[in-house]
Amino acid sequence: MKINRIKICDFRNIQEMEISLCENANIIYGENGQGKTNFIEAVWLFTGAKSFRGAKDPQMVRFGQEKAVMEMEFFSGEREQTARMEINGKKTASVNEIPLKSPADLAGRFCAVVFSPTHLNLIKNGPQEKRRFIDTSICQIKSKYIHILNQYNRVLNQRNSLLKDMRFVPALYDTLDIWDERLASYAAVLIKTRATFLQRLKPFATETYKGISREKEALDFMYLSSLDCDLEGSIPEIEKQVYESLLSKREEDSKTGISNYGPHRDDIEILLDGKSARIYGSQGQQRSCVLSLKLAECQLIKETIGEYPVVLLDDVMSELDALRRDYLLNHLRDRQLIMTCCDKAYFKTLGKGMGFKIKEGKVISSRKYGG
Ligand SMILES: Nc1ncnc2c1ncn2[C@@H]1O[C@H](COP(=O)(O)OP(=O)(O)OP(=O)(O)O)[C@@H](O)[C@H]1O
Repeated sequence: MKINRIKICDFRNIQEMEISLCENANIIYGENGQGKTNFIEAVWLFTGAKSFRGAKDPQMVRFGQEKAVMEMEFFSGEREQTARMEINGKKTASVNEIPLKSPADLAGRFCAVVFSPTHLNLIKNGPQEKRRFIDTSICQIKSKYIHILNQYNRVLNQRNSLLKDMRFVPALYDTLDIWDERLASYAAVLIKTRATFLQRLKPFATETYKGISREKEALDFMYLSSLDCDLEGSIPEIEKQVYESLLSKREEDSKTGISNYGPHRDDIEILLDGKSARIYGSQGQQRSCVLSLKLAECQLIKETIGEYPVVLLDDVMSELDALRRDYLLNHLRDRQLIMTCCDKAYFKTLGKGMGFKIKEGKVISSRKYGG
């Protein structure tokens, strides 16, 4: 997967920018607050996922403007494709000039992996970040997943409203069953897909961790469901177990007025030599775990779609020590990389590429380096 050219208009502080990227390393550099992360965020939106900064659509339109428009030319396999996205209240997208039903349908057409300082704290930050990591990764390789996730969240919100209303209208209790059945059917798909994804990710991640840690400790991880279910089971089996588990926890949910169990509360346990990396791991070990997961994500996408995703590194270099920095860059040489940083110090380590200096949302200079 390679981006040729991208044009961005009225996206955050970027009024108008058009960049032709090279197929190796592209370094976007400049002082703080100039629009480097905004650029990465715009590229990321073409994966069909939401902003990796958790921004709502209207927040991404340039202040005082009505809409943001982005256009991208990219190669998927041998085929050149164009994608267009508009944020005008909400997002709309088209590929090769054919409108998509939903911008989420971009998932799987353009693939990227993003790595930002928030990811470095993935292990410390608790289950929500880990769920977001796994969900965005799966969306890249399973285009239907995002729709299941949206359906699950919709049913979950309805169930939560019902649980609240039940406190005032106890007769509503009888309708809970319908929502539990629906919730169980979506939850089973999410749980099974997430658990299977982690199993597929594991060999790549453990191998990478061995490389980074020079075989000092062994990485392992597993999906922790908040509901009682057998992750090895089939989706119908899990659905039945999830429904029964929801039933057994109904009283607690009714008392608290919220759904306390389900994929929205699940976690990923990350272990080093069998012990929790969150509780016992040093900062360096935790970061090595995250690097391993991110590099494994690239490998798994390659295994699934037959080519590497575009790698987006937002300001992570300054957060890593020399050992981990070198490891990361050495393992990203054969794919398109877009990386932001404040200075040009990394040009030397990256071999061949292009540098783009950004100021106030504009490219003020660009140059080739290396090669
Ligand atoms: N909707 C918006 N409209 C206009 N400007 C915006 C909008 N949203 C954010 N900005 C501006 O974008 C700038 C931040 O850009 P960005 O996060 O890309 O910085 P950066 O170059 O990555 O900086 P750093 O190196 O500090 O991370 C800020 O000046 C902010 O005010």
